[in-house]
Amino acid sequence: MVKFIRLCVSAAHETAGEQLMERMTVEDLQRIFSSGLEMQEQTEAADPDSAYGSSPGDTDTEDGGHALTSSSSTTLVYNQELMHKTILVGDSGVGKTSLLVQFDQGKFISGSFSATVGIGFTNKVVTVDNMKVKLQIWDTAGQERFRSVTHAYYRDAQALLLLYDITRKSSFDNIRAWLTEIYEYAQKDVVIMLLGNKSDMAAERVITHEEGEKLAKEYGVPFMETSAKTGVNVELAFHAIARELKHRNLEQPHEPKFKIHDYIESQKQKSNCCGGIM
Ligand SMILES: Nc1nc2c(ncn2[C@@H]2O[C@H](COP(=O)(O)OP(=O)(O)OP(=O)(O)O)[C@@H](O)[C@H]2O)c(=O)[nH]1
Repeated sequence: MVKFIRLCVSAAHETAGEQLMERMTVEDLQRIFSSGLEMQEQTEAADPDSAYGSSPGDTDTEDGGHALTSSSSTTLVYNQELMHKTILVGDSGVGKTSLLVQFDQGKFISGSFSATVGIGFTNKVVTVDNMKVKLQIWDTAGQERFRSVTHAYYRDAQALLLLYDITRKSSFDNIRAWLTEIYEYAQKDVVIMLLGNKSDMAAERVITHEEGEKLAKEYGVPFMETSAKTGVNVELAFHAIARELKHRNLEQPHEPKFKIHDYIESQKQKSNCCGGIM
């Protein structure tokens, strides 16, 4: 079932798609996207679908329900029916769609670059401590002309993955502007994670790991380098987000706070030696 509209156009060639995009106004796109959202609401109870053709087993087809865990003083409840909206943002071409396809389908589609027009989503279930955490992951268009469309989606986002391309300085320099927009349009407590993508392209690297880390530290957000091509750290990024969101929804005043930075560091060390995300 198609639940939203996602259009791709070739950025390299004069295709029918490109001509279509040229004729479309932001208002046209907003109309299309809001009808997509209505469809999403109507189909919430049905099996979700993926914009990127994920396999049925990957999406949230499992039974929901309420999981119980106990602490010494309280019973903590995590509602596995909750859907956590997560958005991928960053300059055009940094690899947002590729990252989502890698996480969703475990593959990398190489070839000519097709810029995303507008926005689309994929539902994924991540298992955290034997509980199902549902992520609705939105892939946005990085091009400036669609910015006003994507801003509208920040408001009810619970997590934002902000990407730059380690081989393109401008995409790194623009991170501050992206963060300014995020702070303006998103909720105050949104989970933000900075990702330096295309880590496989070592020979073309212009932004060091340390530079990425320093910027992330300045803003107090977790950071890692990823490769949508090889899959390095892709699962970890989404798992860390899922774990943080689950903990936030369990949080009790006397519970120790989940520390996403520490979790990422411990998992990086584990995957270096033994593989697998816990
Ligand atoms: N080598 C390498 N190439 C990548 C990686 N991620 C993306 N690419 C390539 O970079 C180009 C842009 O990737 P996309 O995923 O379409 O970028 P995007 O951020 O979604 O772009 P917009 O839709 O315009 O916002 C494509 O040619 C991808 O194949 C990566 O991790 N490694």
